[in-house]
Amino acid sequence: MAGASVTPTPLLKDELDIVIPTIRNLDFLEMWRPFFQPYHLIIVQDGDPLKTINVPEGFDYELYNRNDINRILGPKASCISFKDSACRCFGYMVSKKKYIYTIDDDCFVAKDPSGKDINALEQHIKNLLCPSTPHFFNTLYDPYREGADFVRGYPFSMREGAATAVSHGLWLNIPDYDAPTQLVKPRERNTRYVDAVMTIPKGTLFPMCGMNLAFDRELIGPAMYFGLMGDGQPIGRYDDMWAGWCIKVICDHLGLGVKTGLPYIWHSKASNPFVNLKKEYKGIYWQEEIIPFFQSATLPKDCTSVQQCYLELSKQVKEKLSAVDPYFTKLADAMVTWIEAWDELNPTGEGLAKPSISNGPGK
Ligand SMILES: O=c1ccn([C@@H]2O[C@H](COP(=O)(O)OP(=O)(O)O[C@H]3O[C@@H](CO)[C@H](O)[C@H]3O)[C@@H](O)[C@H]2O)c(=O)[nH]1
Ligand SMILES: [Mn+2]
Repeated sequence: MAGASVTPTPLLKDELDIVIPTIRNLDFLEMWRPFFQPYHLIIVQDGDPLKTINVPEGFDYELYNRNDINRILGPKASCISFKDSACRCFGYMVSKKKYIYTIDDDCFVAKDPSGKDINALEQHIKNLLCPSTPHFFNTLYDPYREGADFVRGYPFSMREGAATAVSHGLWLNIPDYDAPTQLVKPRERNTRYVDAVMTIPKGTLFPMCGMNLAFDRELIGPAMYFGLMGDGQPIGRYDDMWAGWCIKVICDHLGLGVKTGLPYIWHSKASNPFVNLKKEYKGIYWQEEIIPFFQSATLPKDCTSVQQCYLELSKQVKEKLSAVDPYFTKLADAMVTWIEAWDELNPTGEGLAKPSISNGPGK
């Protein structure tokens, strides 16, 4: 029986960091305090490093601004985006923990249909600690969930499942729509709470949103690069998408699982669709060539580590996407720089970075 007994979800408070990209004060944490207070926060301050970001009392955190990123990475800081939420991936690199949860500062605690506050972090931990089923779809959704199981016809030889690398949560209220959709449906709100967690089948890509996302840093961390976006770049709001396509190809190759569905957060604010359109428009037509590239991407058998897979992928990006736009040559090089920086900061899996602001006993 898959997951027959109901064991309490471990807190993992010393094995999980919460990464928050921000350009504003973090008052939103007040609402998350019951769920987030035990955890260490890694705050990546984007934009003007001279601006002071207020963090509510009682949270254990370290904060990195652009000066810190430049100090820590030196020339390799060029791979970390500026003036875009993509900067959050620096937090993944400097963490020392096994798990990462990343959340936007305009995402609040949602309520389930019974009116109960949703502990999104607890559900992500559940998702990550339970296997995935990428190789054979279970029609009753997550078979490891209490009250569910594998359905008739599901091969017993496949019921052990695969290790889960990524847990992709969703959003009530403001959905993560692209700018054109936002423009034609300005008042649409997501009110539909679907009580399900699904594994995204092997060989299928998906649009990964960075708003409410958790992952196993040891299984897939080096591939969670959010690309070159924002200041000085021809594209924005494809940071999480790029990472999602890369991690899915690598998870498929390494036999790891990616889940989507619960938990929900309450996304409170729609960003400006006109500003978003300016950031996204190249991505909207580029992706018609990018997706076939990722769909047909294959990795050699001797790529057994995430770093090896990622460097191989960056080679293929340079070979096959540079014809789309010279940006992809730059991006492919930045993917290599990212891995070099990752390995420099995590030679034995231990982070070496020191923040300029830290209020807790440290990471
Ligand atoms: O220049 C910036 C702008 C924002 N941030 C921080 O990033 C997140 C997301 O910002 P926001 O909620 O304003 O933007 P959304 O359009 O809702 O974000 C979604 O679209 C994707 C854009 O790439 C993103 O993955 C989704 O989350 C907030 O925490 C801002 O404070 C920033 O760091 N730099
Ligand atoms: Mn938002």
